[in-house]
Amino acid sequence: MSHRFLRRAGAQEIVQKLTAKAILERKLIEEGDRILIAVSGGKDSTVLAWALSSLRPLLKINYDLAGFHISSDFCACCKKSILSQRLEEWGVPFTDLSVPIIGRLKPGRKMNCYWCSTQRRTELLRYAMEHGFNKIALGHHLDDIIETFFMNMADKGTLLAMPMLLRYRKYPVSLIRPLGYVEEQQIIACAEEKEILKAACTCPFGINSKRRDIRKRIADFTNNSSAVKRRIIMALSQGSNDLLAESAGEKGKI
Ligand SMILES: Nc1ncnc2c1ncn2[C@@H]1O[C@H](COP(=O)(O)OP(=O)(O)OP(=O)(O)O)[C@@H](O)[C@H]1O
Repeated sequence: MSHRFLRRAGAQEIVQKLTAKAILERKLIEEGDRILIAVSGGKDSTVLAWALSSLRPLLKINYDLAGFHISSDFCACCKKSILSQRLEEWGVPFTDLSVPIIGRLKPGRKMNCYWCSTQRRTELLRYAMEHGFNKIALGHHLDDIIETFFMNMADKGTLLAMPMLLRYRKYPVSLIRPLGYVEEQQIIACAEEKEILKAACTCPFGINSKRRDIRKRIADFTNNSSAVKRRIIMALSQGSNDLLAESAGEKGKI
């Protein structure tokens, strides 16, 4: 896709084009797929639901969509009814499940992002398998992928990013990240245009301090340049060791 096009297009068109590019280039969606979209109520997964729904008539692939939200005992998402209404408008049926995430902690353990994401992953997989979905779509975007890559390198000494397609060996379900080519600022612009931002919900625990720190370092390193970030993504996916391709090694969060 030419950079000149991206400069001229509106935010919604940019999100659609980059999502379609990811879907086609990375074969994220195939004929007959039943896709469960994990919708947190935040801007990323809400934009994802809109993008997958609006691309349906354009991609010439038949696929089913449904939205799935997990309400927790620390955030019962006050904006849930707006979220469900939005999704229904886009032809995406919505289901909400209450999970006692803090309530499941063993005595003496403190709440943390890893625990929450593991509980979500378990519930998403269980629901998908029980209801015949073969794909789970997550709202991670290009900046999330770059941050995760640098965090894995700095904290764990591994070269691992977030794959855009992950087939589970043990389960008949794959994870897909169709916003993997879209920058967060492009998602925010699209959410503003679609008036999604007003209804978006954010985690009351905020982002963890390590992620905040790495985000700042990446902003300094790239000078927040889209071109530099796109080149990093290109570098991550080049050669025989394509870090955006399927990797059974992913233990990261959902
Ligand atoms: N409560 C939830 N219910 C369903 N899916 C969720 C929930 N929380 C997170 N997810 C899924 O996991 C992805 C990553 O979660 P994370 O908490 O990092 O969200 P985020 O970067 O703030 O994105 P968003 O703006 O969509 O919340 C989300 O984009 C969404 O697909």
